[in-house]
Amino acid sequence: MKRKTADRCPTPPHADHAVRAEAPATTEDERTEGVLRQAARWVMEAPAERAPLPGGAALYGAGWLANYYHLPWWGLLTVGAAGTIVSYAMTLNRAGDGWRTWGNTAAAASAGAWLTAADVVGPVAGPSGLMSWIFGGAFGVGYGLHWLGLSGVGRDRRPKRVKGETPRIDWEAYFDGWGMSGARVISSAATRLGERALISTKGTGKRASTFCTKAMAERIAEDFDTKKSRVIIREGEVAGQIEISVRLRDPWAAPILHPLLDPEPEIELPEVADARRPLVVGQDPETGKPLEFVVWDEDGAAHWLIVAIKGGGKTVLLNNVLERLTAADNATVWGIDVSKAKDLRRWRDSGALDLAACGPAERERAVVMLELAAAGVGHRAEHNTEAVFDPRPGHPLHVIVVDEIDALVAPGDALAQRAVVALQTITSKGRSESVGLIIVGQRGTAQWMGGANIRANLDRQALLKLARASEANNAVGDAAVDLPNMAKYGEGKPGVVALTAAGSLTGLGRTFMLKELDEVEELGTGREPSEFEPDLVEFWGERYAALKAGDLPASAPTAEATRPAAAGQAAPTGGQARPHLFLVPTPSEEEAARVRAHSAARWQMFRAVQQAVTSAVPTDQERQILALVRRDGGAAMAEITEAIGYSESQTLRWMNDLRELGLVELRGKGRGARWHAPADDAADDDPQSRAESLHGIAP
Ligand SMILES: Nc1ncnc2c1ncn2[C@@H]1O[C@H](COP(=O)(O)OP(=O)(O)OP(=O)(O)O)[C@@H](O)[C@H]1O
Repeated sequence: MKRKTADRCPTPPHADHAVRAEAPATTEDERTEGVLRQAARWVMEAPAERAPLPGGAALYGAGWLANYYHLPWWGLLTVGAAGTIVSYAMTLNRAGDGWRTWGNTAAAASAGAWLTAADVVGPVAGPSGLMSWIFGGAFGVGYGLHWLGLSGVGRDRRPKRVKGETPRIDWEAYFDGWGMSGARVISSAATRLGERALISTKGTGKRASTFCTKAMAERIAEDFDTKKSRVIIREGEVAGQIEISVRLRDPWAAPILHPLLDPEPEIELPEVADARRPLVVGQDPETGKPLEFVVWDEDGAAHWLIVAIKGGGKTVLLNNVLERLTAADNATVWGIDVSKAKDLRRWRDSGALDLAACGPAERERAVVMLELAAAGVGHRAEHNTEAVFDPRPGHPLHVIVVDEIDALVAPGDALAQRAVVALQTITSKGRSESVGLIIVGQRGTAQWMGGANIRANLDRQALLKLARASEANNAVGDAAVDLPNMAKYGEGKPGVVALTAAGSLTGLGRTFMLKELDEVEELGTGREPSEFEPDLVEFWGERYAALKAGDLPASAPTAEATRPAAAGQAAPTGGQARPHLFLVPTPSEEEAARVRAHSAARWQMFRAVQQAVTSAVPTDQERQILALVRRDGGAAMAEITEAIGYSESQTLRWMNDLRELGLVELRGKGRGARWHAPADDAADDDPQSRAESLHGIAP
């Protein structure tokens, strides 16, 4: 048994004072206090409904007191009138013109009338205390009307089925409970999963944005007995409006079959796609709208980043994109996945891709492909007379897809560096030349995809299931607005995706289910990539031909192998002499003729690559700048400007170009800032040899 404090008393016997210690008087107090507290809690649970009851009792008592103390009647009348006016103004402001305002005003006026009358004639004046009966009756009627208004009798609060399957929600009946008294429904419509309403919040006296909170979504979800994530509140396009969408059915219950595998597809996909139009890769289960993945628009090719945690549905999204791209007659796809590449191998085997590099063994091939694509950007830039390269059959949008990007760049070795340089060129210059890129990874950090320069130029992002909401910011940047929390939005289901462009949401939905490898191969079979334009094929020459033939054209694994000084010897690669396409040691007659025949094209390619790699800085100025920044202590902007003799703005543009290439860096802030060579500068100050070592070509 638990010991009482009194039991520990030093002065026995304890029996007496132990009993006294639990004085029954306090129990009585406690009980009263408990009752009062309970009553208060009961009122506070539903104040709008219950507070008028103790209020009515207090008002009745106040009538007695007024009479007892003979308060001046004119004083009470004045207070009553003022209270009525204030009450009218306040509720009009909060709830607008309606039953609430007139009800409150009538209640305030009646209260004033009762107090004055009770004061003058007494609260029980008239036969059988008529005054009190009048008070009771009026209060009963008033409270009854108030209660009816609150509970929305005559309006159905639950979604009711109007015709067929369409649920209808009486939104306005909920507004008081949601703290939105005075709001008004502008329009509402049934969705495939529930209902959506556009609401004007102007009458609430609060800003629309204050309603777009998690707490609000939770409150609404409570009323519909649904998950928080199925209530979406967004600010409307116009200030003072919000859009609330409630999903009453599970949006992710069933996967959406791929239309080409579904005998009765809801969305029809054209047999021959047009890469200039958005590609349909899924559907929004709520609206039924197709989920559109843009690979090209009037500005040129898109550069995508697809991010999701493992098992988030990246490969399935990519399969959808590849399915549409390979169905297009104006697009040509190169696929790279130097990890397991299970799906990509099937696409390759189907013959629908122009080139592919699958698995870790083909990492070098992948890099050569990227370098060729980067060189192609330069070639198109030089020869394309249109402002934006317009894709058509035989003159295609060139899309390079890199799944598992980190497997390509994370090792940080020479191959990774070459890949990064090529990716930088493609992302920074490929857009208007219609050379697109789709990078797929598990994270959206710059590190994950080979550097901030690449990430900064990826203009579109697809976010699937993420580990944390903040991961979206890594991919999209801090500018991200109105994105759903992709860690929660899909309720843990794979394939749920948010598509963004320039930080805003452009599509939300679920990808079509396309994961069976046999189905992938079957879809790809019989599809042929569009041919590239002949001048590009000629420009790429042997390297492209070798890649097409499945050979790995020798690239430039070491700088010596490509330096003119080394041109007399075979280039050793991996301990094994491999014929070098451009630096053939002792060429046979036939080979020499072939090399000569292509020398013009190689020169062109070299120039294009050099341009792509060095950006716009002229060689002489670049050498001067690099010499300056390599001095101890670097160089201030003014010194550089003066040394090269160009305007400050031109110099600054060039410095930024060089910084993007990792050749210079700015240390310090403001006036004290100085340009330096990067800490791990490889002293490769010659743009020409840099291009050679990066691209394995020499004039
Ligand atoms: N749209 C979808 N509808 C239904 N289920 C899907 C959808 N997309 C993906 N899934 C399911 O999720 C699984 C994982 O998808 P997927 O292989 O595309 O993920 P991933 O992100 O590529 O994973 P990993 O990083 O492991 O390669 C699929 O096998 C499939 O069962």
